[in-house]
Amino acid sequence: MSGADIREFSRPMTGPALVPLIDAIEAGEKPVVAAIEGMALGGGLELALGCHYRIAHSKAQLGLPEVTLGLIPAAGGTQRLPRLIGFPAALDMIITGRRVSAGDALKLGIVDQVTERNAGEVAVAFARSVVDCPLVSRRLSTWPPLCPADLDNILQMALARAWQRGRGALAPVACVQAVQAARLPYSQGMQQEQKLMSMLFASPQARALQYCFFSQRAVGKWSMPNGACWDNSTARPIRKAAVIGLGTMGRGIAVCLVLAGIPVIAMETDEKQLEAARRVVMALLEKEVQKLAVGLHLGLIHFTLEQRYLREVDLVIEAVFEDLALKKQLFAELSSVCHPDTLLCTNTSQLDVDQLATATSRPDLVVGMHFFAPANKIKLLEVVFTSRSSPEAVATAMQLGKWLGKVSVAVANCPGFVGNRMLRPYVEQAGFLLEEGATPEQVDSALEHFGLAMGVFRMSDLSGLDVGWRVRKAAGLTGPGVPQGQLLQTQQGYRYSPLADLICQKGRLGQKTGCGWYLYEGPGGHMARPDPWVHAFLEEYRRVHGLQPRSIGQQEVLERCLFALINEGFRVLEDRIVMDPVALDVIYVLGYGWPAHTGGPMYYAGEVGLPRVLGRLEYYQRVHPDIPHLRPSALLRQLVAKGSPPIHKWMWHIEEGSSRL
Ligand SMILES: CC/C=C/CC(=O)SCCNC(=O)CCNC(=O)[C@H](O)C(C)(C)COP(=O)(O)OP(=O)(O)OC[C@H]1O[C@@H](n2cnc3c(N)ncnc32)[C@H](O)[C@@H]1OP(=O)(O)O
Repeated sequence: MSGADIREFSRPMTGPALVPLIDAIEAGEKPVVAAIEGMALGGGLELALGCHYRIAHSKAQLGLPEVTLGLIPAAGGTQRLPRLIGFPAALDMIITGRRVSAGDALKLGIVDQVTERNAGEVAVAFARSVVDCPLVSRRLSTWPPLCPADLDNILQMALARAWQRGRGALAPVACVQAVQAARLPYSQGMQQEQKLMSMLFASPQARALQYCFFSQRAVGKWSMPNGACWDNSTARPIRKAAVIGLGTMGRGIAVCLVLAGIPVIAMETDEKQLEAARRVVMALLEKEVQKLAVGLHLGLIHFTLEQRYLREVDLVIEAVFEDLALKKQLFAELSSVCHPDTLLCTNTSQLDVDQLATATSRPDLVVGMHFFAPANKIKLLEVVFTSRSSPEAVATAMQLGKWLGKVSVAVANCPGFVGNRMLRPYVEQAGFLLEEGATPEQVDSALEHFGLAMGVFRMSDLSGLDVGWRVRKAAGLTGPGVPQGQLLQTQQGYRYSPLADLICQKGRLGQKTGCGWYLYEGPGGHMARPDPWVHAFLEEYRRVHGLQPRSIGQQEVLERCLFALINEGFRVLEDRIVMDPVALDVIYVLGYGWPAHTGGPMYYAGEVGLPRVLGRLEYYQRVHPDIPHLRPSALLRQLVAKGSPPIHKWMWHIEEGSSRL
């Protein structure tokens, strides 16, 4: 039982209320044994906690994931679980919403027995054996709370953790408050649980998180403009895969494949690089084996410099340096080395997948598989199809993503695909804000206060400033021979901030060099500190260019950065790069640290109100007519003109034939 039907939360509930039902079971004189197979989640686990005994199959999983839906476990979960397993363990499960295996549940004391056999049959036998035992000691609600001496301290630390994890989310904090009430008599604790649940149940955050839950499943039902879709296309089995290029991304991808049980050929062209990759990959895998306590066949991965091994694989993922000429040459080589049916995938984050496909003899079998760093941790995968990708190739990449535990989103090929395309105007605005008087830490703090996992400058330092620099050079925006504009810099007729280029020219490439927009403990350091050098550099830049710095408030930072990103999202929809706005929200929540409790950028735009987003973009465009990304998109204007329909109706308003494909 995986808990409540989440769809019911937005309509009147039917059926008996769960709390009195669980209380009645617990208070009954007949022993009730919960037999748990598969999942016992949310209300499912709460029901089991109301039973007198719990027997779980060894493959069962148990958890209280309500926090991920913006709620708390409010059918007694916050009161019974701390009584059963103690406050620290209950807080951990309830605040994170994580699932535990049957084995761990036994260790924690949640279940009484774990079996390899049919849990129902074992539970019946167990019930017969306890039929004469008194039930008094089996009713969790009557247990006195297990209050350790340092409970106040434990609760304080849990609250701090909830704030930190939540980044403005209400539910994790409410979870701690509800568990805290388990030190009271049960009936009082339940009152507090119900009060907190009522506050959350109708909250916009809960609605947004439930939207995220369904969006992450909806993107699995992908479709392409040619009518191919998830239920009319068949994925091929992947019996063996290859990863070519074992830098940071390639190593992470190889780890993902091995963890999913897929044999991997891991290839490099340089012996030194191959050995370095072998060490890192094996260390990562051994760590995972220990963490997951699973038997993993480390022999699944074969490191090599030789292309001949590529003949055996069903799919190749290329992860070499982001250089179009290099990748084209590699794709041409793969075409002749690999079996004619082998799928050729690229992990490029923004290069033209169509051009790579054209370099091969099988453009229909070429797709992008854009993983996000660290590839073995981030759950998002952009599957990029070109106008020539076959439905089978897309289905296979989508299916492989699922197999690797990712949420895969099918997107059409365009510069930057979805995520990085929407990121560009956001990063660009941040640069302009620095020119106008802000500091990196002011911009970042506004964005982090909003709930983003990391502000734009901290994120750029982490990714490496040279990544964007290379892209701008390739686009002809900077580099030798590119004329520098007057006063406010302009390139290709529009305002352009060269600040990031100037920082790179100083050798400040972010965390890896120990300095970028911030200062770090040393190369590879993680602790960002404001850097007086950057402040002086910005002041000098403004002085040279005659820019009068002004005080820039949090609201302007958010509106300029976030609304510019959202505006590009509307353009992505106009171009039909994706078939549904939920895809953009999934990409941003899972891949870019956008706060899930706001639903994602497009859902957030709907909540703020499309007329407001439009109005503020129009205002900023009047102030900055030389910034095209602030010009409101046609779709946004059209939606506002139509009375701002709900997000699931947006695509109805896109004119037929506007697809770029
Ligand atoms: C008033 C009492 C209140 C009690 C509080 C609660 O119980 S809140 C609900 C707590 N439970 C959860 O949050 C569980 C959510 N579900 C999952 O974690 C997973 O779906 C699963 C159960 C682990 C199964 O995962 P799997 O990968 O096998 O399948 P999908 O996730 O793809 O799901 C299949 C389809 O089922 C739909 N679905 C799943 N859970 C729910 C749910 N609780 N309510 C409604 N619908 C649910 C899901 O949307 C998929 O539907 P499709 O139409 O096929 O996309």
